[in-house]
Order: sequence, then C-alpha cells, then structure tokens
Amino acid sequence: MVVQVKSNSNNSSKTMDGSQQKVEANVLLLGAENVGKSALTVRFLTRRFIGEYGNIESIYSHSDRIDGREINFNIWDSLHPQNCEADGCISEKQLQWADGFILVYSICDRASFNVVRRQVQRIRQCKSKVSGSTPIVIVGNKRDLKHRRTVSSEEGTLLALSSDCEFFEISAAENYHGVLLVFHELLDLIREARALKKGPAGFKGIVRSMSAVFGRRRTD
Ligand SMILES: Nc1nc2c(ncn2[C@@H]2O[C@H](COP(=O)(O)OP(=O)(O)OP(=O)(O)O)[C@@H](O)[C@H]2O)c(=O)[nH]1
Repeated sequence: MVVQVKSNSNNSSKTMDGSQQKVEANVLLLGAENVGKSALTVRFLTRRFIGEYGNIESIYSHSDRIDGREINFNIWDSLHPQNCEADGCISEKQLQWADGFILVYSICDRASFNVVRRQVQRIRQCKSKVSGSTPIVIVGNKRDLKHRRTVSSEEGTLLALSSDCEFFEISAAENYHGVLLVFHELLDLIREARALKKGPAGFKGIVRSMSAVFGRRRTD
C-alpha cells in the first residue's frame, strides 16, 4: 500500500503578469532496504534526521520556491520488495510515474550498490524507448560511516559516468545541505530533459523573433 501525504505547501504565487509558474516533478526514490531512502526524504521535507522511519511506503507532496519558480515535488519513498533479484525490482507503474529517479545505496553495503547497478540498467532499458536520457541521480549514503566503507567513491563515480547519471556521496544523518543538492540537481536534470523534448519549438521561436526584428512576413 502506498500512503499519500501532504507535506508543507507554500501558498502558490503568481508572476507579475498574473500567470502561474508552477513546475511539477515526480521523484522516485529507489534502492535496497535500510540504505536511507526515508532518511533522505524526511531530511529534504523537514530538514531533520529522526533516526527510525518504519516501513511505510509513501508519496509526499511538497512545494518549494527555487530560483523564483514554484516547484511541486511529488516524492515516492518506495519499499524494496523482498526476494527480488531480477530487473532491479522496479514496477511498470513506477517507471511510468517518475520524471526522475534517486537511486540510493549505502557505502557500507556492497549488495545495495549492486541493486542500484541493476536499477540503473532497468531504467535505461525501459525509458530509452520513450524518451532521451531519463534523469537519474545516484546517491552513496551514510558517508559518516567511512570506517565501515565497502564501496569506494571511485566505484560510485564510475557507475554514474558509464550510465549518464549524476553522483553524490552524502550523509543524511549528518547534514541537510547534501540532501538538498541531490534534489536540486535532479530538478535541473528534469527541466533539461523537458526542454530537450520540446526540441524544434525552439527553432520556430528563433525564426519568429528574427521575422519580428527584420519585419518580414512569413508566407507559409
Ligand atoms: N549512520 C547513518 N545512518 C543512517 C543514515 N541514513 C539513514 N541511516 C539509518 O539507516 C537505517 C535505515 O534508514 P531508512 O531511511 O529507514 O532506510 P530505507 O532505505 O528507507 O529502508 P526501508 O524502509 O527498509 O527500505 C535507519 O536506522 C537510519 O537511522 C546516514 O546517513 N548515516
């Protein structure tokens, strides 16, 4: 069962000309059990680390103002299914729903890194059929537990480079800033992907502007 939760919601605001500038972003957090998916989510929503989070799968709705634009994040904090080795354990529904993915592993848990590796492959295979590069941020969490590290930073960086993802190593327990960077980076990737999808409209826009400047009428 997925529980739907409304987090903080700033009043939606308007631009000078009265038009709304709200951007919607569906963010799916994936990764093995116990890697800190809920800790990351709760840190982003409340700035706090509360330690224990229970086993509830939730979708949070959270509004924020970033670079002068109102952003509505829908954040799906997923539960990793048990006994699921194949295809990264991502459902069709999740793949359809998400605009971008945060794939979390623990730097102290090599098996969780392997789960992320499979999840990247699965997303790349499925999403490449419908769109260009799907926004993915890979996160190595629990950086405060360096002394128990079993996955090096270089391995995380290499996986990200080879699969066209962004990569961060953070500690949800120790600081808010790293978590904020992860969500902001994903938002940038989502915006870039949407702009790329619009593609040719940009060219039409340039032609229209040039016609306006040089006073030529288009005949087509
Ligand atoms: N030391 C340390 N512990 C962390 C960190 N992030 C999360 N934890 C702990 O790791 C455990 C699991 O965190 P959760 O956020 O519940 O992990 P999850 O991935 O949502 O787990 P599931 O709900 O089982 O899928 C909890 O005891 C957290 O307190 C971190 O950055 N550092």
